[in-house]
Amino acid sequence: MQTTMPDIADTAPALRTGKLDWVGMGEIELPFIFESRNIAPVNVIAKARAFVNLHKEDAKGIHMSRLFLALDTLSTEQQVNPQTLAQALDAFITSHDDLSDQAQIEFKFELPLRRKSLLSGKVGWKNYPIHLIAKINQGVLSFELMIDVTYSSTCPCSAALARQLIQNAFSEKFAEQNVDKQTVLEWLGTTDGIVATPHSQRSIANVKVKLDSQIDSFDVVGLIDALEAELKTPVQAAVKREDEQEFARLNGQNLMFCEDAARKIKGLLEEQNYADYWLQINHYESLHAHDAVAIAVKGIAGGYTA
Ligand SMILES: Nc1nc2c(ncn2[C@@H]2O[C@H](COP(=O)(O)OP(=O)(O)OP(=O)(O)O)[C@@H](O)[C@H]2O)c(=O)[nH]1
Repeated sequence: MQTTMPDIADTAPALRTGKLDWVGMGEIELPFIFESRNIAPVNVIAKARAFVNLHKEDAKGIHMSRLFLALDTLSTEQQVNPQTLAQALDAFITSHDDLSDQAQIEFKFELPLRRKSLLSGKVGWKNYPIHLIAKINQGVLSFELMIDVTYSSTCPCSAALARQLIQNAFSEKFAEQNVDKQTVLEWLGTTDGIVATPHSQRSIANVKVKLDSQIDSFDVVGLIDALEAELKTPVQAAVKREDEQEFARLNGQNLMFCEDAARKIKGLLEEQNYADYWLQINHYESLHAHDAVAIAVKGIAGGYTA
């Protein structure tokens, strides 16, 4: 005998009535194929969050399974790009006809990219943490992209102090007026010659940009390339000695405080005309046990706040 299952989402009274901003699911494990400009579609495993608003005050709840299954379609039958995300958001809304008029999907995943060494021509994998958010609000789409770029920052203050120690050591070692070039050259190649080195630290730029809602494709690699080119000292994948030496030169020629890195990235994002942006620079200090942090936003009305 077939029995009808109770469906309390439709029949039970809400314990208490009222609108809710977002209702849905978090920490959904979701493999999918991600599409972005200038790379082949790539398999990633994301942690997803899926939400709709609940604007019907007396409804018991939303239909979680409908969101979950729409995400499953995205994962198994489609590739993730702006169009398919828009379709999934549309499915969220149409399956919650009288309950919701806003929806959002968030994905956090690591994007593995082949990155070239500085000089030797070797190539290796580097993973970039990506956070992608797609929203629809009464028919209006919006996309946000967050990327973390890891780089090395050498302290300009420490570099100046180290240079002074090197000058002092030179002055002490070569008191006479005329010094022999070969002797100085050899001395410079010793730890007595370069008596001090500045400290550098592994640093991370967290960058969030608001994308144009009309975009036909994501361009994650374009943004990563631009950020790394601006910072000039991104951490490397494959490294031979010639690459390491070039990295040392790049560090020496691009000394930066967290303020310098923040202003560089701010300038880049201004040039690239993003509708809005937020950035946080984190220098994980080797001089201190605490971090140096700088934050900046575009500063538009109703936009991101610092
Ligand atoms: N709304 C809601 N559902 C929850 C929650 N926690 C678990 N669920 C379960 O999510 C499941 C899916 O709900 P629905 O999408 O309404 O499932 P369904 O009634 O089989 O699907 P439809 O026939 O499409 O409505 C139900 O079994 C709920 O019990 C919660 O906090 N809120």
